[in-house]
Amino acid sequence: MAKKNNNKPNHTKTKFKMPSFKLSSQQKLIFGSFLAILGIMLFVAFISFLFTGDADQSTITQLTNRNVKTQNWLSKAGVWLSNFFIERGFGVASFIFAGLFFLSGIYVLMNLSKAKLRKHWFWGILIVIWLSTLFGFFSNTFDLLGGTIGFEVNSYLQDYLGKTGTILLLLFGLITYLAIRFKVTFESIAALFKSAKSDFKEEFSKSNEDTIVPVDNNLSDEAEAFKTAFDLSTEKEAAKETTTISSTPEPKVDSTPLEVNPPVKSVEKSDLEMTVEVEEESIEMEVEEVPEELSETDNLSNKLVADFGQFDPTLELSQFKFPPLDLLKKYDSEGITINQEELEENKNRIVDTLKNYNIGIASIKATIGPTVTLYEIVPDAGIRISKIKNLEDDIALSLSALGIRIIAPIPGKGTIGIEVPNKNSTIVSMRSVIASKKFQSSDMQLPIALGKTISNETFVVDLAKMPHLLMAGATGQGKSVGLNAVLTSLLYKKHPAEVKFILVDPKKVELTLFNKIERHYLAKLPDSEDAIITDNTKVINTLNSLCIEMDNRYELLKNAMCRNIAEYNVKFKDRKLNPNDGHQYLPYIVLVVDEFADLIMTAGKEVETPIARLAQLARAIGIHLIIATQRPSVNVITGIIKANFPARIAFRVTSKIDSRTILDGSGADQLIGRGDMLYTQGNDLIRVQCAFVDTPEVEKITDYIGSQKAYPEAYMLPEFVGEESGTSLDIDIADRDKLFKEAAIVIVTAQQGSASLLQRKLKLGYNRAGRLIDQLEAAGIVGPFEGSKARQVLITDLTALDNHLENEI
Ligand SMILES: Nc1ncnc2c1ncn2[C@@H]1O[C@H](COP(=O)(O)OP(=O)(O)OP(=O)(O)O)[C@@H](O)[C@H]1O
Repeated sequence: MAKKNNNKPNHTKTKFKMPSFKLSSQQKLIFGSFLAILGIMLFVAFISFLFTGDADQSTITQLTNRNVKTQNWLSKAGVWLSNFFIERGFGVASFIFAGLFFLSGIYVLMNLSKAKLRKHWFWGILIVIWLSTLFGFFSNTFDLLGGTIGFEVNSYLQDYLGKTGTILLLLFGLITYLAIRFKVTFESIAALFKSAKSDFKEEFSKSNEDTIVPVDNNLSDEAEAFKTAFDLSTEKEAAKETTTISSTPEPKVDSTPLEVNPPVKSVEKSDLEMTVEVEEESIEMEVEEVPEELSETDNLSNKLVADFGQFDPTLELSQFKFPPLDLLKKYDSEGITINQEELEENKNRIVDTLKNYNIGIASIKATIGPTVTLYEIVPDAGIRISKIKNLEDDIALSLSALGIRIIAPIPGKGTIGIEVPNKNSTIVSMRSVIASKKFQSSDMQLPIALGKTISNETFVVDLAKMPHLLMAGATGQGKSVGLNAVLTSLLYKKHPAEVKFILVDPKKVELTLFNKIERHYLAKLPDSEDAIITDNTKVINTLNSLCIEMDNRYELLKNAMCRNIAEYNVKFKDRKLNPNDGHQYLPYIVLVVDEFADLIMTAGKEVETPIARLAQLARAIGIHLIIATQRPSVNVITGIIKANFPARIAFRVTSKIDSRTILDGSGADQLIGRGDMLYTQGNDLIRVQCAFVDTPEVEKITDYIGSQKAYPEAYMLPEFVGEESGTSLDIDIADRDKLFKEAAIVIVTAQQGSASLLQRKLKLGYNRAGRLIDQLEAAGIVGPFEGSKARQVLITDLTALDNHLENEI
């Protein structure tokens, strides 16, 4: 064995240089059928030549003459081919070429192993040479039997070896061929004789069969047939007979890499050339069948992708049509109209007010937005910024306008901004932002077209990057419209397979329209009837269920060695994750709570804890929260919630305190309402006019989606057993899962209390595996839940488990 290993690398090196031609399917069909037909033509021509060869003899020199008639069934081509192969070539042994060409065609057509085909050609050509030499021995002149080559080789050999020498050389060639090709050994020949003798004496006993040595799984079919005839020996007898023929290698032992039961015999330093030859063969196979350096899973997934293409999560609803733009309304007041007078007036007032306080202005520039115009001023040198900032109210008074905001300085610009509302604000329609290039061509994971900025640019953000959004604003300032804009954006961009919504609507009326798309886009608890949650107790269950979903997803990501949902889904699409191990395409889940204050007031900590947990951990696994509230007071938006919601939207609020709660600064109290909002993702405040989407528009969109083919049911969240229905520790022994014992054995044997282990070993879904873990916890077999770590196993071995379970009853 050691010898074999030593030899291998050298041969592999030389073999790697083999050129490999990759043909397309069409090319294979063409090339393969050409070879097969060429084989048939050769065969027909040769057969015909045997009968018509003499008659066509005279035509050979005149084949280019069209008028010359030939007898061969393939006419002149047949005459020429037969003359070339049989007469001038190898004689009747040339029939083997016909076979080889035909075989090559079949191999190419059926895409069989090229290594095997090379082997057939190698041995085929050797046989042709050997046969033609053998036949040439018996022919005196250029005879059909051996052809010119057979005759010439013979006369050459006979000049040096004489007739006897030539015959012996041919015999040696035959022995060598049999030994290498059919793994014939001296022992097997001896055994053949012995068995023949035994046969003769009718003493053949069953014991002989038992001792047949299985030589090799790697033999070719012909070799297999040959082997059965020879392999009737007993191991004992074979061992006794030590070989004296130096040319016979021991192929059983050292030539076959895939050997299952190597015989006990020691390896002899037999004919080196032969060892090399045989090893070359086996290495060829390896080179063919182990493509480059891909791992086993890559290999399999590449094959799956090649066979079936990438996994397409949208396949089940492949006919799904995204809502068309026409469903959204166009507004007359759209498009900014510059009122030059208003601009001039405002500019003068700003300049005058500042002059009253001795603040000179070097330059002023206006940027007109849909609802607000930004005047950027560069004050004279030496003016303190804080001085201008303090004049906010005075400027507002002089402009007699609501919603003036001073940004001093504008980050990154070196100017001071004064935002003044336009007298006639324009509506930013949902249609205009959805139709914008920025939204349409965005490659964000969860793109949301929120509206337009002060410089009239479409403002698109990625919810996946936020990763959670807090929305606040006094009543009637545009929160519900904002939420609808968020949901509409996602409906226009994401397939039902890619995103699911959990809608919590304590106001009971705001989100009801989305009921129509329940089986497309909504997720709900298994036992609940309505997908849109209006009952506060159900919210608690849903949030806890979402936490279970989060844990399950983390487990999946961990097993798949992915850092986030995007990587995981790419891997799943590439078929690198096996659905039998519980893997599945994971849609994003967006939880929308329309009135968070109401929830906190009624459920308090029970809601806050899971929300905070989700907000802290859920970003990587594709669960995103959007929470809206009318009352951005500190007891609603607590520190822990604020800390985990870096992205915030503030519509107009009534007090500076509220503004500070939501934005950590003032500003929201100076907005003008009706969708005027400030957006922050941790640092800068961006003033945006929220896109307006009316209820009839949302209705049209949900109708359009709802009328299409849907999934059989809404996306099911994991079951959560709430407090009121008993904790998991109260599980009755009689209610245990049928697989409880098996699960206990798996967990105790592996000493690892994880649901995913049960999923894998017992081939279960998440829910059932999760329930089993709960039951195991109730039975005292595993410890309590420990976050992302596996639970502790409290039973050390199977005997202890048996005792434990017996004592229970
Ligand atoms: N982006 C917008 N563009 C133009 N008008 C808007 C916009 N957003 C809201 N409005 C106007 O403000 C009204 C109230 O908006 P909305 O219902 O969203 O308020 P809300 O903050 O959800 O109030 P509540 O908290 O009472 O539900 C809308 O009917 C609409 O007329």
